[in-house]
Amino acid sequence: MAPHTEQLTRPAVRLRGLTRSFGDRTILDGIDLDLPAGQFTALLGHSGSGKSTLLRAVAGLDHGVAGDGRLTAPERVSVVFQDSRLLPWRRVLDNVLLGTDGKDAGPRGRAALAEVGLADRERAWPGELSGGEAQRAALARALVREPELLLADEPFGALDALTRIKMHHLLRELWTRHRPSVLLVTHDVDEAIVLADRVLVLDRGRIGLDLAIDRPHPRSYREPVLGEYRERLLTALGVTEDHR
Ligand SMILES: Nc1ncnc2c1ncn2[C@@H]1O[C@H](COP(=O)(O)OP(=O)(O)OP(=O)(O)O)[C@@H](O)[C@H]1O
Repeated sequence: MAPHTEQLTRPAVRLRGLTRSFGDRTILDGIDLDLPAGQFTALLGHSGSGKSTLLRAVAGLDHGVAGDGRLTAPERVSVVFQDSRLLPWRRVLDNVLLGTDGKDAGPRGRAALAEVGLADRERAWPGELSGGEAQRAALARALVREPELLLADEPFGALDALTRIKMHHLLRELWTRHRPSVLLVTHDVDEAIVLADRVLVLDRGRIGLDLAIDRPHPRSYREPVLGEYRERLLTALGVTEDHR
């Protein structure tokens, strides 16, 4: 794989004038956005601001994107949701391999499971996994396709705090190894700051703030310097001192 700096020179995702309305409500209002290849970006916004709508559009899952919106995205895109969406009647490895083919699919699936710490669970049924394990399996299923773009919609939203922190480390580790472009939708300002190198705030259908988090990894929630980024993001989200 090319070095990170080279990858950053070509955009993986390009949106121009992306507009999406439901009835007379305009949710995305002419969004212009480039996501460079290999960049880890988080998308914040109030509930109902349109984060999932934007992610679905980028994933090519929304055929109702209207207006003069132009959208370029890579061919190999994987999506991870808040629930693992594993098929309950297939074992974990079969879930990971779903839709993949080729002689080396099995070994690649096993390697992906090993990467997420589930090497010994390949024959388990999804119903036998904990919430965190199910999300690990979902990450393995996403990774086995070697996506150029990984879209993640609140992937840790349903997990307890401790599991979530472990998953943050895992996701960042996987990103370092595979270097897909990542667009992570989250409600959690701290999650965005700890994981992403760029944080976007969606506000009234537009990108209200586009903030580079120029700090080395791994990052800790407790780093005082991250507090400045937190303040800026909370202000952009309209969370003032009175609300804290
Ligand atoms: N298929 C649909 N039909 C009608 N309205 C929709 C549809 N999908 C989304 N919306 C509306 O668009 C708005 C944005 O929804 P979206 O799910 O993108 O928000 P969000 O920022 O991801 O919210 P949350 O953080 O609560 O998940 C909401 O008001 C929602 O009701």
